[in-house]
Amino acid sequence: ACSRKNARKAALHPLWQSPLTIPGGTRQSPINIQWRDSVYDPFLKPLKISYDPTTCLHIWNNGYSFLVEFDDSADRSTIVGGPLENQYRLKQFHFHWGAINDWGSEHTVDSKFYPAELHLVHWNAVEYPSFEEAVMEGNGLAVIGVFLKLGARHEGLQTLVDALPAVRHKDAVIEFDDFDPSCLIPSCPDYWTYAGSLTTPPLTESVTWIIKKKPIEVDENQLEAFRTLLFTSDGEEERRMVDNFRPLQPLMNRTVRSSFR
Ligand SMILES: Cc1ccnc(S(N)(=O)=O)n1
Ligand SMILES: [Zn+2]
Repeated sequence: ACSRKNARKAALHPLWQSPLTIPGGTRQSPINIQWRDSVYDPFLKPLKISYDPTTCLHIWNNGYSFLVEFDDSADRSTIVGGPLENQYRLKQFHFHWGAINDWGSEHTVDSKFYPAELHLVHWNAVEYPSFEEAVMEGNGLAVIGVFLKLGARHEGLQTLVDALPAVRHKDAVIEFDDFDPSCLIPSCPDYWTYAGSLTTPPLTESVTWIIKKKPIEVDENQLEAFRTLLFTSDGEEERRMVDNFRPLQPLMNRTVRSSFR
């Protein structure tokens, strides 16, 4: 009984105060992508990304990450094609990163961690009336994952980095407009795709993941800027926002498909 109690306690990850694995979960994220086990699917289409920079609304610190949110009241910033059967609307994007450059991404490739990972979250507005409803459906969401690696300074990311001091604390928000997040997506069309879940609460199994094979390059100063953010609200004892990634989840009965040979 004692060991089972400890095991249960251990399963509550400090960051999310919720079970690390969802009881009964069969399609949880993130996962390790074993390149040689992925299966080329010639029927996968190219992903078509059409973002309108004027739909960008604000940046805010939600206590897990910083997110840039978009006006998703119409089909103005959308993706279609790839593994998707419908058009999906961009709702927000955010990042996950480590305290140091050796880790930080949520997905890994052949067990390699990247220092950070970008998630662009979209919802199926063809079949569902709202993001909140889509979150509960198996084909409700589509998230594009982009790995960040240490290298040259990323000019597009810098406009975001320059705004971070204004959202240092949890619940801080600032207006942010005229930003086109396609500048953060590699031009190489290659991606992996698999059926998974959200990696932060509510952890629902509603995500078609589209993980870009090529990373984008960012420099040390830009990664360090992420690490100056706080999990804590103004006035609370400061806790640096780092290591906001979920541990790897079991692949179970899933195949990762690739859009490339
Ligand atoms: C919108 C949202 C909520 C929770 N988790 C995620 S994530 N990290 O799976 O993209 N996105
Ligand atoms: Zn995420």
